[in-house]
Amino acid sequence: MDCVVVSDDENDVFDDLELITAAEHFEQGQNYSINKTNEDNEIDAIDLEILEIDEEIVRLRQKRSQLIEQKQKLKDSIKINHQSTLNTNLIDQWQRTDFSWSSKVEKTRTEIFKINSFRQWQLETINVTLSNHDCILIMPTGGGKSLCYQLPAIVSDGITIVVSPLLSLVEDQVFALKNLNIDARALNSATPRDEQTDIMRILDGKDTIESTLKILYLTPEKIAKSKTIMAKLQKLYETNRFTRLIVDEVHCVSQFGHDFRPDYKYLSIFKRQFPKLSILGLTATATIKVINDVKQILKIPNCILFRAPFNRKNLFYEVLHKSDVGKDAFHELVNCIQHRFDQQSGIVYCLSQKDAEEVCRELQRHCIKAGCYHAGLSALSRTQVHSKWLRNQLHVICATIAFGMGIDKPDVRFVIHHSLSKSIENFYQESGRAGRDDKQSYCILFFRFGDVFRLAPMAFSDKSGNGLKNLYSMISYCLNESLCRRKLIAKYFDEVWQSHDCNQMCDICTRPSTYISKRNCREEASIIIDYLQNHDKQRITPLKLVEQLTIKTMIKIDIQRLILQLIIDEYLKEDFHFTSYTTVCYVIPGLKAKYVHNENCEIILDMIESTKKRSSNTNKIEEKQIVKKTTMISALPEIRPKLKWATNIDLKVKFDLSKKRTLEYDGDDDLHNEDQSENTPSLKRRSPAISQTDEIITPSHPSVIDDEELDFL
Ligand SMILES: Nc1ncnc2c1ncn2[C@@H]1O[C@H](COP(=O)(O)OP(=O)(O)OP(=O)(O)O)[C@@H](O)[C@H]1O
Repeated sequence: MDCVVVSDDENDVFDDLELITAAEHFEQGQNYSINKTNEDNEIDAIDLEILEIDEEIVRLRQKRSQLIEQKQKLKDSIKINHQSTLNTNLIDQWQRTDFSWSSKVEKTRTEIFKINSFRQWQLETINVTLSNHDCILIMPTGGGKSLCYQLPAIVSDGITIVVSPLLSLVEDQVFALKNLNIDARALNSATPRDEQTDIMRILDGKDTIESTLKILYLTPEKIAKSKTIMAKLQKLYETNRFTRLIVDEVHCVSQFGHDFRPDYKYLSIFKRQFPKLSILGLTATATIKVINDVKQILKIPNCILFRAPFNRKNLFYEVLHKSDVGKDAFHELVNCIQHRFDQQSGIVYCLSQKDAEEVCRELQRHCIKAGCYHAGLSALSRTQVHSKWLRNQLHVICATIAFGMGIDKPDVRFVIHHSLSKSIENFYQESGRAGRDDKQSYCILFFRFGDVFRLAPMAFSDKSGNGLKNLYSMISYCLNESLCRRKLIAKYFDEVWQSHDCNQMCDICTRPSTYISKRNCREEASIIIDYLQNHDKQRITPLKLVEQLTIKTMIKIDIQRLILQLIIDEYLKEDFHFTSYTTVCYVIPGLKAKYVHNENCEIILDMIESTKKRSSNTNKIEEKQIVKKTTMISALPEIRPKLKWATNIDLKVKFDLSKKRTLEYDGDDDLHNEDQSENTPSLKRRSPAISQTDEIITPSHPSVIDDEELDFL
């Protein structure tokens, strides 16, 4: 028996009846025409108006939530500014050089650390710390946070305890401090037993010889899970030898942080147990919300907050087009290194171990002294490559992100991302390894459409649930051609940004503005969506979509960019399919696909002048020329600003005001290379030098990744 659902609405009932009648006639092979009266026409018009109102309501709702979000951000930045004002007042107080310890601080800086002057907030933090006040320092990666606790540790009596989550980083720190003749040690699951016994005796104060131990690194897990350690720290405190507690990566304390680590919460016990102990928290990334939470958890409500600007002024940011053709992509990279960074020290980050090896071979083939570094290599090979690079016997390291935190070579002149990172946060951290000596250095990202869909399945499977959102932020950074790159990064970190802050240190700000013109691409967008809707029985990957589509008014590269932007703005959607071995990424119409047919919907693209004229008859040769031109230009710094992408797109979707471009940090997975609890022997056995990687093994198909490879995430 057929079942017909009858609408509650009287008008709809008539519509339903009419449709049923029409359908019956149709089944009988008869033509049935619905005779429309004036009233019917009026109803149609009203329906249309209702539809438009519905759309307007959706738009206004989106606008409302966007404004709320914007308002919150402004409130946060007011708070940050307020803090900065407070800090300004504090500067005079903490910048002084007439404290009882000041001459010792000066001497230690120059004689032991061989550093000529302090960077912003270093002296202030050191003075606050030595005054036994609680303090939180937010300073960008490579900013010099370590000095802020290492120097006070040396000039103070007793032992400074540093809680740090990364074994490999701790190892590097201990190694570096020992080279400076400072007694620093680490107590974690990788510490040999006799060393552990030694440390315990020192903490107990039982050593007959006076201990020289100044800095002891512990992992949060060690503190949270070992009662013995807490007992020893109690003893240390009672005998007035517990100088202070340093909490590295302090944002991990907060569950609003991107790297919330439950064991960090245990640190809340310190102020209760050891009320006179001062705490110094260090982080490169933390919003005001996270900081407030941290203050509350660590019970340091009156701590002094110093926030150094995230902006690394000596780093030049740029995005270059990467060819779809493998050998051309290598050629562009080789060209870039040979012409711009000949004999200079740098890192090339690659998406997979295989990519890193291929890139390395290619550079070597062109007589560039390159070495390869990834987690698939033995610890010995990695150490050899690293130390050759440190001694400048190798110029370039081709690496996966296994070559991560703790890389502290001052003269890294360039960091090239041969594929996009999985988030802005990762990109910022990785590129931040350039220019630690404050000299001008370059952070270049080679971007291409295909790489997005190699990363997307992994982002989709990301445990945090924010993987795709983070990836889209990264794509927005790459697609952007009109907003200052540093401004985008600033937005990500909720930083207040002044237009002159960039100081012509990104590709966008060095390019003439006349280069860009605007165009409404709604029609092209609707062609893409119509094409997909007609393809609904047959799944299509984004790469195939670009291959099959012909849009007379656009060249291939523009179509690629448009597709990416439509995905970010939810006009299109990625559709992931799991098979036993792979995750395949298809593309389908998204939530907002229907709006592209509304003539009020505007999808404004920035077009680079040179490509604006090339409209209908774009052919492959022409595109190839553009790619070649890109390569050449990328090799010449003085004309480099003129072009990287054939088309310059800054989508301003007037109709859709809810662009999901909020840049959000999803955390650095390297942090999870931690000292696991006592109950994880398999991890314990792992060499601390080996990072748990976030690497990808190159898939056989660009948008297909084996499930087993996901184990590496
Ligand atoms: N005042 C200074 N002048 C010159 N170099 C400095 C100064 N302070 C620190 N450095 C150097 O800057 C480099 C980065 O310092 P450090 O490793 O402490 O950075 P960080 O803020 O801890 O970065 P990350 O978050 O990446 O660990 C080191 O080589 C350090 O010796």
